[in-house]
Amino acid sequence: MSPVPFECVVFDLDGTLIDSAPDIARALNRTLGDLARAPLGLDQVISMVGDGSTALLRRALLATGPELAGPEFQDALGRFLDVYYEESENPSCLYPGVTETLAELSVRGVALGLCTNKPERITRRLLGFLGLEALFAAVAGGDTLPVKKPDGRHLGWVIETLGGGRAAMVGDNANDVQAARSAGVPVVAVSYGYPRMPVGELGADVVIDRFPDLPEALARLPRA
Ligand SMILES: O=C(O)COP(=O)(O)O
Ligand SMILES: [Mg+2]
Repeated sequence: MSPVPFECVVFDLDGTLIDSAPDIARALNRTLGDLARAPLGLDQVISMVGDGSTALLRRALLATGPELAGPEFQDALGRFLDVYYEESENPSCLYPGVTETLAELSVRGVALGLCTNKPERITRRLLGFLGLEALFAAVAGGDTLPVKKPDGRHLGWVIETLGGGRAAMVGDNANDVQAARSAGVPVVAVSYGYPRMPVGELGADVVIDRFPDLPEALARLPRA
């Protein structure tokens, strides 16, 4: 592996490290079923992922019937989060090469962080099941702070918790790129995730098609 010119690297989770859409779809469809609504297809769910659980459920409800508001929505959200937590017991697959590449970066002394819009409780449970928890020295979910991606302070908090220094972001959608730009750090985009727009239009510094290409991509990034 070529030298990694960053002290810390921060990762998005869904669509970057794990192909979580099938689990998310299962949880969402169980919730929709409880509300006597029709299930959504996987592609539809993928087009709704990326802005956190509240936005996800709102989009799913809008696509399947009348909007819910106030306590009705809060009740549905509470139920969705419980089901989502349960469904995270059998997590979907890590993308190929993720564990090995993260371990290699860690062995090389790079501090690793996670900045996801998924709720923190579910994120930590998933990391535990996937055996990745020990690799991440800082984890921020979508409900850890009062702000979340695309707000750069979400990413900034993770970088600060990792101890600062030269940092890079790795993600799959516009929120990741925007958070990185706001935080003033360079960004690698993966092309296999849930970008919701052509990956070339995300505005990332480098795009990779395979996670194991990350170390080489980091070496090509501009230094912040
Ligand atoms: O839960 C979401 O909406 C997406 O999560 P991500 O930030 O890990 O892609
Ligand atoms: Mg993502």
